[in-house]
Amino acid sequence: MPKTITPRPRAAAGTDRPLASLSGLLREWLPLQRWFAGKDRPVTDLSLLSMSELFPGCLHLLVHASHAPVPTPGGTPPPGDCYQLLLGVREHLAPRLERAYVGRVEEGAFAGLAVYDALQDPRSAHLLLERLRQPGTTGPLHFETTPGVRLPGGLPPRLLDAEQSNSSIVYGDAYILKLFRRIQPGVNPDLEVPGALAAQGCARVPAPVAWFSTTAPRPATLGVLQPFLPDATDGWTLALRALGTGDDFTAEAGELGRAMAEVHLSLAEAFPPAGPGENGRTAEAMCARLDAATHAVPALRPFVPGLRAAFGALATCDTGPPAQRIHGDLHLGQVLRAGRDWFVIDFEGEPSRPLAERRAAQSPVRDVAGMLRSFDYAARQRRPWRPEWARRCREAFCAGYAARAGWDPRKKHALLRAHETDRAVYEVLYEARHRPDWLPVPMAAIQRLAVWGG
Ligand SMILES: Nc1ncnc2c1ncn2[C@@H]1O[C@H](COP(=O)(O)OP(=O)(O)O)[C@@H](O)[C@H]1O
Ligand SMILES: O=P(O)(O)O[C@H]1O[C@H](CO)[C@@H](O[C@H]2O[C@H](CO)[C@@H](O)[C@H](O)[C@H]2O)[C@H](O)[C@H]1O
Repeated sequence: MPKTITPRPRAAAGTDRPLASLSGLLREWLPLQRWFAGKDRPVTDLSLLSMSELFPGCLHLLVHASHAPVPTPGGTPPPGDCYQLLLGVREHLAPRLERAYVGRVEEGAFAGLAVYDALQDPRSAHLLLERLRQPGTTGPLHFETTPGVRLPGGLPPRLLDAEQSNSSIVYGDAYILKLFRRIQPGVNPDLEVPGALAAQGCARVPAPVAWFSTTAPRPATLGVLQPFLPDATDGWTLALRALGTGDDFTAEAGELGRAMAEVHLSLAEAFPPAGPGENGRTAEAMCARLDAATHAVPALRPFVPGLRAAFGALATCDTGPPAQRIHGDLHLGQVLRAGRDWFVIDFEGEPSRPLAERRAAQSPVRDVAGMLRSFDYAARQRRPWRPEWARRCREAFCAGYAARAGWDPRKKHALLRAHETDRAVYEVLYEARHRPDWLPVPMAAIQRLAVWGG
């Protein structure tokens, strides 16, 4: 059983306000973080799963945020999530760390100390790299480097302030460390997959050079260091730039299709496919996800019959490329262009899915669908929106993909449509939870996909 940090709060002397405990402070701070996954449900409890002193004044914590169970069709969602935190604790906080401030603890082991997000402190970020440079163990934490890699010291850290599901620190434009925030037991695919692809000689994916993991309460990957591509721009930025200037993006989209097919071929070599995809079971899973999403976002309700028809058509088609390991959450923000080359990052899969599901073999069409949805997202960022732009990018991407993969996604109409539909349903849920202003983007696709032939 996890140990709860908060002793029952007592009132501060002379006031009705309870004394601030560490868990009380974190309960307020956690839901405000971009990477917090449970924004749509209040946190009912916060318990400590593990805590170790990474270096003096810096604590490594795994905490479990519980939510009240919400019954949904197809099961009750997990009652909470585990998060990784790096907290600085000190008596006085320097003004430069004001933005990182979590609060001052008034009771328990840390009473009287100011607590802050240590990742925003360059000194802690520096010490973290130092720790990664020396393989070994600190309490339940294990630090490892790829054999033969010698990491330089003294690289200046810079915390990325991108809208992310995790937190990343760039060191001297040479390396990037991704700290996973929401932790699930097991090896994280963002370590497993790039490592396996590197072993295949696939140069499209930056290979891990160091990583760290925990054994408590259960084994899990916590962070991965990989080479940083300093002159790279992500596909989303490039696409919006092209849309803004009226530039054509089909050459880039075609090259991206070729690059993605190469990555899929390497993935199939690294993780040999288990057998033909089972479209019937995939369709069932899609229907179950639609039911859960409709429960959470009732605006989907009028479109359910049309969306189900798209999944039904998948259940009856018997052809398709074999299921294999895929990227799992492919979109324009997950591809980087450096010079004329496309690179692919972030193999974690869709963050809200269980790890076992994300590591399972799936149809490569799912990744193709993810990227096609992304062209649609980009085209809808400007008014008037540019369906023609998205259509040309789709064509070019699929043609590039077909040229390398040996099969053409455009000829798998029912498969592609079902995966695009499933992806749009995921996006509706994602936007409702994280960016309600963006909800009309996937909802427009839902409206189109719910009409057969649309
Ligand atoms: N190897 C890399 N080289 C350059 N930039 C990178 C690299 N890896 C990630 N980035 C940048 O960091 C951002 C976040 O990385 P990502 O792995 O997608 O994190 P998250 O899972 O938190 O979304 C990317 O959008 C990209 O701009
Ligand atoms: O944080 P991740 O990159 O792992 O992915 C999550 O966040 C993405 C948004 O940042 C989200 O992508 C959706 O929005 C994109 C534009 O911001 C668009 O290009 C994608 O097509 C669209 O799915 C992604 O779904 C989510 O998993």
